[in-house]
Amino acid sequence: MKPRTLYDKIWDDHVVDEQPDGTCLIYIDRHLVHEVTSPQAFEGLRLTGRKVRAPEKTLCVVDHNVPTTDRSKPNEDPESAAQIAALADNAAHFGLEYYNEFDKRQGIVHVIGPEQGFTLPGTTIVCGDSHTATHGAFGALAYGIGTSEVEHVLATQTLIQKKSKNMLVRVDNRLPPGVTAKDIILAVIGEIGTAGGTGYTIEYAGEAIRDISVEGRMTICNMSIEGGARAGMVAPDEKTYAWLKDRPKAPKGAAWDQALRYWETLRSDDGAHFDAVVTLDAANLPPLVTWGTSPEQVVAITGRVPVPADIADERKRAAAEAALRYMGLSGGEKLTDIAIDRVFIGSCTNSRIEDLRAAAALVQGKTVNAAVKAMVVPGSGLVKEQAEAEGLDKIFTAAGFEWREPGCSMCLAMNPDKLSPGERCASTSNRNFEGRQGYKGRTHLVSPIMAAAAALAGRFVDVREVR
Ligand SMILES: CC(C)[C@H](C(=O)O)[C@@H](O)C(=O)O
Ligand code: SF4
Repeated sequence: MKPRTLYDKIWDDHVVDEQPDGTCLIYIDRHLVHEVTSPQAFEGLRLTGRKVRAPEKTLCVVDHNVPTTDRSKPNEDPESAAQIAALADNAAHFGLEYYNEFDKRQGIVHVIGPEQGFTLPGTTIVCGDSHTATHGAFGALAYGIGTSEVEHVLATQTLIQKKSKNMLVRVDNRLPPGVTAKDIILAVIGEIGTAGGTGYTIEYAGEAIRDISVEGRMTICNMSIEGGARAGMVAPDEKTYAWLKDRPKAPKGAAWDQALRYWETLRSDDGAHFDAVVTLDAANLPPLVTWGTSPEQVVAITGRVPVPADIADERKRAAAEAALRYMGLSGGEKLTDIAIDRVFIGSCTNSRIEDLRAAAALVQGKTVNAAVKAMVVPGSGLVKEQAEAEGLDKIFTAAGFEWREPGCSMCLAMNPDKLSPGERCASTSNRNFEGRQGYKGRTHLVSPIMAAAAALAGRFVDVREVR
């Protein structure tokens, strides 16, 4: 048999039908549902009198709209309250498992899927959410889909797809201290650009990927979509299995052993064909910060904001000029001279326990700069509980951070957590588009330890120099 990539293998195992033009029907093993992209899908089922085909393969949670403050108080935004109520009603009507805003298992959809062991190697996973790529960190094929596709999956447990091309991102050597998985993916996007992955499924491999934690792999896969890719994935290994073992929905006993035998086949064969290969040297990577309004507009913390006149490519120069205007920067300033107003540690990119541990270790015994308002938003109720058991909440609050309830929060301005116009934020999230964190808000994407270090200093600092 021809050598195949990890993606080829999972794809082949899920094709139900293939048309002569390459359009396929693929089987979907897992469907995650949140409040924003599901209302019309459920409405469609109701209007045509259809049921959910496989309720046990569907898991619902609220995350985008929920306030991250005391939830026993009424939700003041009628639109988000209505969406939350609609999901509760739809889950009950269609007989689906649902984690509401009071459930300890509630959290960001891409945090809770793995946490519950709902996300498993070799599965196809979809969600009406672009960052579904996160789940690829377990060697799953995970796609973000649109609302009409959500309806299709609910009704049929299948999805219409064309196979994409294979891209290998090989990250050689190991990360130095102070440099994280977030810096790897920012570097990849800086290199290939936001359209570089268009038409591809990316497999991340190499020594650095093997060496980092499962959480770090999730951070990397999460942002594949910001590099334009359809999905991102990492071959499962001992770390993956140890991470998933005994999770509530992971297979148990003999079923686990059987699953493991299959999972161990999930790696790209020697000689498998990749249509594109990108390599990166982790050992030489510095901490990175985005300076503009696209995740590809990224620079080393030791560097300066680019001067548009120095950019040869006309399109990139125009984009830089517009971005600098929006960001209130003139170009040429040192990154470490940029003062910040807000810090957000959270989102499906960086709100897992490891992220919070790393940030807490850095802020322990120190104080948030008086000019900065900083918050930590755990990715799920279980992450929050774990962090509190370890005393991380106390470390953050003693330093002056706010400690919140789980949800998407200030990753996107769909709930009360927003930047005010002109505010500048060091954020561990994944998107820095205009208005993403609030009207006229200014977002700089960084790793959790870089965000924590910025909170203390009131400006960006090189976390490698923080003692
Ligand atoms: C609301 C949802 C559709 C959206 C997405 O798909 O990505 C959100 O999660 C985001 O990050 O912008
Ligand atoms: S945390 Fe942000 S990126 Fe992730 S699903 Fe929520 S809004 Fe989207």
